[in-house]
Amino acid sequence: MASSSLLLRSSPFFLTPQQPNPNPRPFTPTPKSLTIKATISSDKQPETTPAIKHRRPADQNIRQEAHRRSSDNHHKFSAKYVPFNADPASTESYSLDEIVYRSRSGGLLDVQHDMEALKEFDGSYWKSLFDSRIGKTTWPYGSGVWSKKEWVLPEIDSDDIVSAFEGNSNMFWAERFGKQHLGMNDLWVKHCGISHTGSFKDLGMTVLVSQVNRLRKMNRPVVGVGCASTGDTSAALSAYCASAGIPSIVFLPANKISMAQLVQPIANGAFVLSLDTDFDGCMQLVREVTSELPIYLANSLNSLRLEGQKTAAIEILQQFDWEVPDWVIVPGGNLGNIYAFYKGFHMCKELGLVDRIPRLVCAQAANANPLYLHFKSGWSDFSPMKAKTTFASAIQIGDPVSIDRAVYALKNSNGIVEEATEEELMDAMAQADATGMFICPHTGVALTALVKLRNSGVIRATDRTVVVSTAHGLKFTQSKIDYHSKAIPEMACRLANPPVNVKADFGSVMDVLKKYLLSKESKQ
Ligand SMILES: C[S@@+](CC[C@H](N)C(=O)[O-])C[C@H]1O[C@@H](n2cnc3c(N)ncnc32)[C@H](O)[C@@H]1O
Ligand SMILES: C[S@@+](CC[C@H](N)C(=O)[O-])C[C@H]1O[C@@H](n2cnc3c(N)ncnc32)[C@H](O)[C@@H]1O
Ligand SMILES: Cc1ncc(COP(=O)(O)O)c(C=O)c1O
Repeated sequence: MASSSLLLRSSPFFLTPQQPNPNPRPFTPTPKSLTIKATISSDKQPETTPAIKHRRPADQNIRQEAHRRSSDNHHKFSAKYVPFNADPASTESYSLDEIVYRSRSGGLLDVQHDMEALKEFDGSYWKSLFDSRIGKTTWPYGSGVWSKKEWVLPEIDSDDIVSAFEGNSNMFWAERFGKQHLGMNDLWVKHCGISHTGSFKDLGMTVLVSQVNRLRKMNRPVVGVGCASTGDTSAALSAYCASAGIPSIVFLPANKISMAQLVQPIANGAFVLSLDTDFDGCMQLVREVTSELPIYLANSLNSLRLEGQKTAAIEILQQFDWEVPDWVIVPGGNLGNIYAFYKGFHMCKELGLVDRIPRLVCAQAANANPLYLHFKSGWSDFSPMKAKTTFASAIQIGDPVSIDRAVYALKNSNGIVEEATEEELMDAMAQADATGMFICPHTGVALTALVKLRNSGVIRATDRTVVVSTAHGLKFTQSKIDYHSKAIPEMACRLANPPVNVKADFGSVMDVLKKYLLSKESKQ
């Protein structure tokens, strides 16, 4: 890191437990013009906190401690709901404390931050602030989402936050996959699925459930929280709700999600409805139900979720020391996440942390590809479809709620949409796994998009490229078992690596091992 602002060390945004706030007055940000900056040389780190052991009083927990110490509730950052991509003349807006999912005209909403207030600090201020919080233990800033609290939910009290230390996920250098299969040296996989419930959904759910927690404390009519899900959303919702003691209700398409996904809401005590329909059918039902009952809607139609998900984009930049990758490839289903990535990158550009944004690629399963067909038609006509079965079951969606958001994100990032057949995505997953990953089929879809764009020369060998992995491979073991047992009809499963059944005696074991070693030697 080249330099860092000393302003940071006295920032009331971030006080370590070892540094009690010397000045607990309400905080007023120092305008850019008034900040006195000093730089420190790269070999000198900011002073580390003294080795004095601080303990909070025995009758306090870490929330109460954060609450007592916080001064960030008095700043002037704020956010509100506005119609998505609204006419600049529109004055329609709603407080985040209102329960509203659609604009007056029935369109999508977006969370709009007071950008002028945020712009009172320059890009290097924000970079240093976010960098200073990575992995810290001070509630709630250790979370990758809440380390960007001012850009996410600036007005929520730290005491209301429901967090499981989400975010800060690994950016895996896909060295062998990149070099051997694509001739690339700068390929990375952002493992968003290495998280509390095993998918990127945790990033958005911590924000939504925290806001619900706040609403319930304000005695707003929220008896429970509900969602339709292809598996991962219900897992995240039920875990965050359970940890806050909030009832959750999940609408799942029967027999269309993996066992590992289904068991999560069951174990977390959600009220689980297994419905004889697909995701789109569940989505329709949950929308009707939440308009009649005091159940808060947790699907990504609700733009609060995207505020948390956008932090993965900020994290990607942070993990490259604020250098911008050339490409970011995201698997898409209901299409909230592709917009969340766009929003995170765009905000970093607008607030001066970086000077450009990456080109975005949205990758769809060919069996559930309404966005791909829309893109291929030159964005002319969009038709929802009946999605067919895909191993990438979490993106088996034919009528994506966030279609307008996705089109906006792709048009404004010079983006591309690609698709993957079942065989392509399963082969890509197996090939990646054989280079040390253990990815989910959705990441197989994203890798297929990369392979196709690399083969056509659109993505160059030297381009820095990030593939977003959206869920943990352990949630999708059945698809891997089927592939490696060659049990998938009409699929060659050419990279299958089944276990060898061998008699438990020395001679038989030696025979198979010699054969194996010879086959390896001949490949060297
Ligand atoms: C044990 S507390 C730190 C000690 C605390 N300052 C105290 O007063 O005792 C820190 C741990 O809480 C957990 N944690 C969960 N969510 C967190 C968040 N949003 N921010 C910080 N820590 C979080 C993390 O595992 C983290 O390592
Ligand atoms: C993307 S690299 C930083 C870019 C790097 N300075 C470069 O050469 O462009 C940093 C990320 O790599 C990942 N990483 C994986 N293994 C790592 C390791 N052993 N040491 C450091 N970073 C590692 C982490 O997720 C980390 O956030
Ligand atoms: C593992 C996984 N990947 C990708 C997606 C797609 O995200 P989005 O629906 O926001 O496009 C989902 C959820 O739908 C998911 O669970």
